[in-house]
Amino acid sequence: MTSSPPSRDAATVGAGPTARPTAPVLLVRDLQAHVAGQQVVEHVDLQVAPTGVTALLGRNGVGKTSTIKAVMGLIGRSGTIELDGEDISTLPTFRIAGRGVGYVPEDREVFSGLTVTENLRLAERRGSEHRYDLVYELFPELEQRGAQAAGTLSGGQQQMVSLARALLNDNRVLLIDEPTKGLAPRLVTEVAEALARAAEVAPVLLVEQNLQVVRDLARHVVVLTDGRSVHHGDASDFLDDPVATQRLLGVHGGTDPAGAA
Ligand SMILES: Nc1ncnc2c1ncn2[C@@H]1O[C@H](COP(=O)(O)OP(=O)(O)OP(=O)(O)O)[C@@H](O)[C@H]1O
Repeated sequence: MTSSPPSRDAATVGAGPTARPTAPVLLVRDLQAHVAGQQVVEHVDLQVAPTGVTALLGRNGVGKTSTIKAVMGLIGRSGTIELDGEDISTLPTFRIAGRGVGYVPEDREVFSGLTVTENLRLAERRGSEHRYDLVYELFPELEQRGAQAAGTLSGGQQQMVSLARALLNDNRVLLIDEPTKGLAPRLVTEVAEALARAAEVAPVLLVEQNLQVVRDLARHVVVLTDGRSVHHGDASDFLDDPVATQRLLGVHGGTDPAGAA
């Protein structure tokens, strides 16, 4: 099992026009965070690969949401947080969002009394290109339901609004917290497809309990226990290791029929 994150030394793999960037878009070192006077993140190291999906896994209550909130500056934190090499560890949330970190919170947090269109308008960031074409191509239903109050949408549709708000702006990385939580299996499939498309637009750090979704989408995993990152590595290798998934998540990786950790 890999216990330390890969080095960020190499900037590219290969040479010439086909070279792929490998330097992480987001680098977190020794992150600590507090909520209500309690330390909820003890020591988290993680890197978000410059393309695709990196999954942040762990049992309930180990600090996944707190880690994402700490990166966004929504809770008190210390440690190193770099976005494309720039230190953002002391910036306030609005500046972090302005640097291109898109956040899709766990409970969707749509403005229920506003229409779908108004929800999207409110998400427009000044100085960013607004990619309505992309959003409506990914989620045609949101264009059709533009005049509908967001609070009257289904859970899956509200998740689409939440994802669409992050995709609307020209973000450098997306932090997406449990997007399939509480959704029926058909909607889980729809949201997973949307996530796959989203990851083509910007790299994603994904908190996800459904290990089949992780298996389908993620290339890398970071696993937390008790506020600490304890495993970094290839997603398939981890999910194919029943001893590691049992020990760190309490389930057999991705083959659990319920798919839940
Ligand atoms: N506002 C808060 N006040 C007090 N404790 C909190 C608060 N928010 C989180 N915690 C505690 O911090 C710890 C980490 O919570 P967090 O939500 O980050 O975990 P998680 O891994 O995302 O869990 P889950 O998978 O259940 O969403 C938990 O013990 C939780 O009870």
